[in-house]
Order: sequence, then C-alpha cells, then structure tokens
Amino acid sequence: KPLALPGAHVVVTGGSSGIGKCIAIECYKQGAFITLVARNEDKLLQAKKEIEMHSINDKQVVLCISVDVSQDYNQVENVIKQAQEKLGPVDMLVNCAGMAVSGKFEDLEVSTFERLMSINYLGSVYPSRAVITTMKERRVGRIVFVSSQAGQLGLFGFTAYSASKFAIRGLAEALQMEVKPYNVYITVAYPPDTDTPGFAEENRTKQGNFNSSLGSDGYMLSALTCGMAPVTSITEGLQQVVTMGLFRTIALFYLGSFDSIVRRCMMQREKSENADKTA
Ligand SMILES: NC(=O)C1=CN([C@@H]2O[C@H](COP(=O)(O)OP(=O)(O)OC[C@H]3O[C@@H](n4cnc5c(N)ncnc54)[C@H](OP(=O)(O)O)[C@@H]3O)[C@@H](O)[C@H]2O)C=CC1
Ligand SMILES: CCCCCCCCCCCCCCCC(=O)[C@@H](N)CO
Repeated sequence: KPLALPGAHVVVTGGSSGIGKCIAIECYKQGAFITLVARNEDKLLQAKKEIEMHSINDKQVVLCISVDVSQDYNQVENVIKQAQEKLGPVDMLVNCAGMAVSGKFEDLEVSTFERLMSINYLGSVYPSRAVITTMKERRVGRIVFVSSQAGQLGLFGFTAYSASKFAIRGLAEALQMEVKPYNVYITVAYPPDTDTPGFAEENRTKQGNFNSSLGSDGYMLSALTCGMAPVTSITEGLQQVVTMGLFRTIALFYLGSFDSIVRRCMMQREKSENADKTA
C-alpha cells in the first residue's frame, strides 16, 4: 500500500547527502514535511536549502537534526521526540545513514568491523526503535532500510560492509512479520553500485514493496536471494518460483567469472612482486 506523501512527516537519516538527500527531495516534491538527520551541521543546512527549492506549497518545512545515529539510543530517541513535537508523528522513516569501507579481510582493522556494524546496522535499529511504537499505535507507517546489492551477495573486499548490510535484511524480515497486523510496512532497498539521482526513483517506495531493487542485475539478485522474504504480490511470488532455476544457473556463471577475476589478480600481483624482488 503506497503511503500518501502530501502532508506526511518523513524522517531521512543520512539525508544531507547522496541517496538520502535525493530521497528527501523526491518526498518533498510530493508534498511531504522532512526531517533530515546527520552529523555535520553545515552539510545539513546546505541540503535543507537545496531541498527547499523544490517546495510545492508554502506550508512545507525541512527540519535539520544533528546527531550520530549509531552512538547512544537515548540521544536518538530524544531527537526523534523533538522532531515529532515540531512536525507531528513520523509517517515514514528512511534509514539511509551509512558508510562503506572496503579492503581485504586481513588488511581491515577489526575496529572497522565494529564501526560499520554500528553505523550501518545499529544506526538503523535505533531510529526504527524510536518510531515504531507510535507507528503501531496509529496503525500508520513505513520504515525503509537502505541495504545494498552487497547485502544480497558477498563480494571480494566487502567482508565488513556486506555483513552489516546482510544484518539489515534479517532485522527487516523479522520486524515486518511483527508489525504487519498494525498496518506498518517495511521496505528494504538494495541499491547497485551507482550514486545517480536515479536512486530516488527507486527509493520513493511509492509501490510499497518489501523488496526494492534496481536494474536487471538487481532484479535477478532479489529473485535469487528471496529466501523467506515476504512477497508483495502473487506475480512476484510466481516469478520467483519460475525463475529460480534459471537465475541460479546464470549465477553459477557469474561466480565462475568472479573467481577467475580474483585468481587472475592474485597471480598478476604475485608476478609483479616477484619481478620487484628480482629487479
Ligand atoms: N552509493 C552507493 O553506491 C551505494 C550506497 N548504499 C548505501 O546507501 C546509503 C547512503 O549512501 P550514499 O548516499 O552513497 O552516502 P553519502 O556518504 O553520500 O551520505 C551518507 C549520509 O549519512 C550520514 N551519516 C553517516 N554516518 C552517520 C552517522 N553515524 N549518524 C548520522 N548520520 C550519518 C552522512 O552525514 P554526516 O557524515 O554529516 O553524518 C550523510 O548524510 C548508505 O547506507 C550506503 O551504504 C548502498 C548501495 C550503493
Ligand atoms: C542471477 C545472478 C545475478 C548476479 C548479479 C551479480 C551482480 C553483482 C553486482 C554487485 C555490486 C555490489 C554493489 C555494492 C554497492 C555498494 O554498496 C557500494 N557502493 C558501497 O561502496
């Protein structure tokens, strides 16, 4: 069920930049009231100005809140309360604050694993926890989690990042089962490796799907990794059933080619290291 955006209060964490800012702009264009949550105040104000250029009526407001969503739950709860006092109960929360660090497993500091887990995973838990009670009481609400295609498959260099994005899916599936009877809906977005404003199209959640992906790779990945994810329509379910074998076959070719890329790079690196030694 699509959420009516005109007049709705939409909170976007990570709304001062990139995908989050685009989502905020799209919602604002449709008449929503926006709360942007991020740490850096200058970036927040800059984004506020940019978003306000897209207003469709003179009542619309963009509120900025500077907080680290990954540190202290009480602090996050407080700022959500402040936002609700100013703009009313939250109709939609978009958990977009996050970051990526890549590198080989043995090259990554263990602190990176802790940091990505707290920003990408706990940083989505805290704001969601802070809005869920009111959403259930009002029988209205949508929570969007921004995962990644790297939350659907593990890729070289993404040990820390992928795990934090996979975690989001587990949270989202379990939470959806709990809150569905209260008319509260969850969306998990799996963006590919681009940062074009085209993401906004995808992340507007106008279709109200649980799974939200982009492009043909994204479509195949979502069907292939559907597991026990909820379905939004009979068509979606039937497509998953029918395409599973085919997509698994295609996936085996992808895996073969990924493996050969990794092997080739390893051999090249060893060769050039040996050449360096003999030189
Ligand atoms: N771009 C891509 O290719 C893809 C991105 N994604 C995911 O989409 C999301 C957004 O990515 P993108 O737009 O590229 O990122 P950006 O780096 O452009 O924006 C990140 C936003 O999150 C905020 N943020 C970061 N850490 C915190 C924190 N601890 N507390 C509060 N706010 C925080 C930043 O503001 P500030 O630093 O001021 O706090 C900023 O507003 C991320 O979760 C990312 O993993 C998924 C797939 C692909
Ligand atoms: C039927 C089988 C189909 C298989 C398709 C495989 C496609 C793999 C694409 C993986 C791209 C990973 C993007 C990560 C984005 C991200 O989060 C980063 N930008 C963060 O830095």
